Amino acid sequence: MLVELLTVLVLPCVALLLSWKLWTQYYTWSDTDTGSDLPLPPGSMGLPFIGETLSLVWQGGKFSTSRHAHYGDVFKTHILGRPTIRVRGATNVRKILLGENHIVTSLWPQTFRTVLGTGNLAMSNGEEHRLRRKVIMKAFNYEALERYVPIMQEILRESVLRWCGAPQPVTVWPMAREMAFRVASAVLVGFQHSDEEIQHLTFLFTNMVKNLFSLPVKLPGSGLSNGLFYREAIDKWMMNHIQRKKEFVMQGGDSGDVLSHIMNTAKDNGEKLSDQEIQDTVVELLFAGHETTSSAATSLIMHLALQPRVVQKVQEELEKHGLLQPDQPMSLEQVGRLTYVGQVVKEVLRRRPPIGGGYRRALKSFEIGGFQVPEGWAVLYSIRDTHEASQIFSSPELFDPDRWTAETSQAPLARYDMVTFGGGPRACVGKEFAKLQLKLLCVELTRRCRWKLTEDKAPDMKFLPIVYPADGLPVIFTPIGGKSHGDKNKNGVLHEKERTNGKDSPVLCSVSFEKDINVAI
Ligand code: HEM
Repeated sequence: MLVELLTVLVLPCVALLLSWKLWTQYYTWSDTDTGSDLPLPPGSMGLPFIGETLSLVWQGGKFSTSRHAHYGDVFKTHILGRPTIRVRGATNVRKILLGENHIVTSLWPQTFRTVLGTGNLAMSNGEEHRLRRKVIMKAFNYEALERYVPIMQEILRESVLRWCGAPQPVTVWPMAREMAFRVASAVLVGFQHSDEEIQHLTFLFTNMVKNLFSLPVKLPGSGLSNGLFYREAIDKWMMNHIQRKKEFVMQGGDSGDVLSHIMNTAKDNGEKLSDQEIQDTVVELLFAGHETTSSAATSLIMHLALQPRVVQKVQEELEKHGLLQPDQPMSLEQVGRLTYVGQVVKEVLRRRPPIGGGYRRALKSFEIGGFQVPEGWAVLYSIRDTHEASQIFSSPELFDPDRWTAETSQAPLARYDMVTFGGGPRACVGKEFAKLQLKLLCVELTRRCRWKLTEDKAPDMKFLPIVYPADGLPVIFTPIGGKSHGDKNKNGVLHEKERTNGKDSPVLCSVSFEKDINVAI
């Protein structure tokens, strides 16, 4: 009886404990640099093989915040199939970002690489990365951005008009995704899609991205298999567009978008981009170009709804520059002069950075924060945790665009205290494009509508795979001067007659997107 009890209960527990102990010790024995007397950072390697991946997926943003609170700025863990060291704080993050190609190199987790492909900028390394980056950066210079402004403005205007004309609350998060996808599709890859196609494609992208944070195990129903399923569906959908684009470029065409620029540069240099590289680039541009920006756009709408005083200050700035009238086209230079709008966007990006962190792999063993990072381990720099732990920002939890005024701005000091777009040789290439889009959205919204959350408080936020409101952010929009379809709005915004010199504000919900966008081929 005793023997049976031992076999059934005690032995499995002992075996589990032993394997857990061995799993934890394995990395200390096999990976640490014996030439270094620095210890590994504190932290847990979790369960054998799966490590702490399940905790990461379940806990989302709390995963890193709670461990940083417990262990400090540097901790070790095992996630997404690799031993990982996670760091926060300006000094540590600076070391990682500027250590590219010396102490670290970019290495996204295996599931990301398998699903997103490796023929793109983010997954490339060394000289290949440098050359690709040089080409793509040209498509985001001042002249290029200037060309994109009217296209962006038209798409944003059309979206805002739809929201304002909606008879019921609009769930902002999915709508912002569709809006940002339209912009990315038109400006970045020059594809033209109907409303149904946009909805279908954002559905495919959402589901592909949802599965990126999973173990690199290809089993039926696993995250990797699901991610690949959606990626294949996206590729199928894109095939015709890519084929048409290739023929167009071969015949000397240039539709003015980022993809055309990349394909034309390759052609001029006598290089041949493989079909896989083009597909991976399209997916990268659409994925990076719309996921992050729509997260920030949703946060912008949320914070402004909660702070009518900020909306009022935006309107005052627009009025001062003679830009308060709806339908007024704007130039890049005019957008640049809107300093308060710039501060609002910067504060959204500080308070709600869409991405939690960036991945690297240690090229050699090195020191960080007094601990050892063993060669080959993954290194993950924290963005949100760095912002929240920074000593530079007073009351970092407050949304306060005035913290960025010229008199009080700590901008030079805050260089690595604010890392929404990363930094160093791998800083985001779409940074100015994203900021421009957010500024234009802020203008379009504030000069056209009033809006309020259906719940008068900030919603709970989710942090994986990207920052978004748990309830999707239901919002009641009302055209300025028009009748509220929902509750009486409390935003202290100007009245319609003051805005339009007594004329009615047109609600052009039937504007045809396809008709108005000319960049697509
Ligand atoms: C608010 C919007 C955005 C945020 C918060 C954001 C954030 C970031 C961050 C943090 C990185 C660095 C990752 C690392 O260190 O490994 C990055 C890289 C990148 N971003 Fe963005 N991004 C945004 C918008 C965009 C847009 C609109 C594009 C459009 C093309 C884009 C394309 C890329 C690419 C291609 C990289 C890889 C750069 C490289 O490896 O050299 N991003 N982004």
